[in-house]
Amino acid sequence: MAAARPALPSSPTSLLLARSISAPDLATLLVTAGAYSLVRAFDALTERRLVQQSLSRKVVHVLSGVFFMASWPLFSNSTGARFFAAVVPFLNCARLLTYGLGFYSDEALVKSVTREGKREELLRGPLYYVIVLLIIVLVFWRDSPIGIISLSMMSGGDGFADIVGRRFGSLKLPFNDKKSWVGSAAMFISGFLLSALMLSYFSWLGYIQVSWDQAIGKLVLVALAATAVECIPVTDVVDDNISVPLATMLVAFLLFGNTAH
Ligand SMILES: C/C(=C\COP(=O)(O)O)CCC[C@H](C)CCC[C@H](C)CCCC(C)C
Ligand SMILES: Nc1ccn([C@@H]2O[C@H](COP(=O)(O)OP(=O)(O)O)[C@@H](O)[C@H]2O)c(=O)n1
Repeated sequence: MAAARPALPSSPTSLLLARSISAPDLATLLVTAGAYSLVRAFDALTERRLVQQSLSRKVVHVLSGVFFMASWPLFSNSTGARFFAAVVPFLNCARLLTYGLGFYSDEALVKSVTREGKREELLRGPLYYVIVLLIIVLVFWRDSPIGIISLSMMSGGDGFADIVGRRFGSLKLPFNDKKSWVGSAAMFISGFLLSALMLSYFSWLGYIQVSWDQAIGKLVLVALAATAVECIPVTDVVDDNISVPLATMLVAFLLFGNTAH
């Protein structure tokens, strides 16, 4: 059952704007602008050396997924709303391909979302990330816990694993010297908490119903599975931005099905 879409503000300007473009177009425009602004903001912070480039990348990694998911209620209740939402990751896919392949240059984008400042990096982690966003919106959208949990694990879990592990992860994993116990713990805790938070958010808005007496235990198992996949040494073969959401989708599907009970 879908909740009533929050009404647009009733000021004359916003009513005029709302009349000139339909609500789904307005949401698409707003969220697309938000994505562009997020990258630009971290470019400015990196440029001014207020944020390290490696931290900038990870914060953009966390915030873009979380803010994108949080924006989903802005889109209408129409059956086609997910396609309007999908325009945002689609445009960012095109952007990453355009600049990653060198057709045009965008130093701001490269500096805020790559490790070493090379445009080719846009075609790996960032591109996989945005493709996964596109798939989650089209396949699962806001009325399935699977997409919500998968996006939470990829953006929040994997993001904080890096942020915390890079800074405090001196004690490495015995089977993967590139990853640490602290980083994996951060992955589990942040992925679990963000998933629970976002499930509450969409449940509160009426898009899903959650039976917390069962959901908490299932969420622990999903977070454990995602953490296990993130820490095994397959990053050279499969990027975390592919392996973590795929593993989460599988386990969440097995445990939750398509409802959050
Ligand atoms: C830096 C990113 C991924 C790299 O991950 P990793 O390899 O370090 O693990 C994220 C790239 C984000 C992309 C440039 C912009 C995506 C925007 C998103 C589709 C919509 C966000 C909207 C919201 C309102 C800010
Ligand atoms: N479980 C983890 C994950 C990352 N990390 C730290 O974060 C750094 C980057 O992690 P990563 O290779 O997963 O980064 P991305 O591939 O997600 O960009 C690692 O080199 C570690 O220093 C960690 O200590 N423990």
